Amino acid sequence: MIKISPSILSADFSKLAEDIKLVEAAGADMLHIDIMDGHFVPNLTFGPPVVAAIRKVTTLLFDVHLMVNNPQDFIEPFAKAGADLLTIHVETAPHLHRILQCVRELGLKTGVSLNPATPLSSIEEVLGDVDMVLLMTVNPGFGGQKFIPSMIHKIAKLKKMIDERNLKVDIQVDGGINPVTAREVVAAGANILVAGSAIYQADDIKKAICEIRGT
Ligand SMILES: O=C(CO)[C@H](O)[C@H](O)COP(=O)(O)O
Ligand SMILES: [Fe+2]
Repeated sequence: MIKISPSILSADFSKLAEDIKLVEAAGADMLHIDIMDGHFVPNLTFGPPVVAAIRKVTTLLFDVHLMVNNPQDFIEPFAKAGADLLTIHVETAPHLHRILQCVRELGLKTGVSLNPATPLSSIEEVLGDVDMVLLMTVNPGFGGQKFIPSMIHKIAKLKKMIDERNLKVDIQVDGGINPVTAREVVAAGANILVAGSAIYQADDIKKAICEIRGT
């Protein structure tokens, strides 16, 4: 079962609530919320107050992608704001096991994310402690970038690592996903697809979600 997580990075921020309801009505499975701090990535987006505000307008699962330095300082604020799944970049967390434990203790689902250049070996020892691995298929920071084709091999390698260990870990991909790249990442083993521009720039949002999901 392929799940679609529309990224509100590509929504119209002047009518965020409306744009969230649009993807909910169009069959989105969850909502991808990109948190950027202007340090780990060269862009700024939302903080906990915005997440708390949009929590009131939808029942969609909040898939929070933390692209911040010192993520340990933001776990509790985002949990309180209504995050359901919190994804931490391995590059930002020297004490990755501790921070994942902290996320779980707060009752949230745990995700770990890797930049395109970060090897899969960096998460080998925590693979049994996460619900999801997010493989970045662009360099994080901006929507609307081109999918990096060499990530297909990385997805397949991760799928093999998970299956060999008999684990149940979701593989999420993020960046440059459209109906064409969606086919390739799903064939390689991804099962949760994030898409921002391909959904929010489409004339027919429902059709775009169905095409990306392959239904
Ligand atoms: O994490 C992200 C960027 O850092 C976004 O989730 C991602 O880029 C979505 O945008 P698009 O689908 O347009 O590539
Ligand atoms: Fe993201």
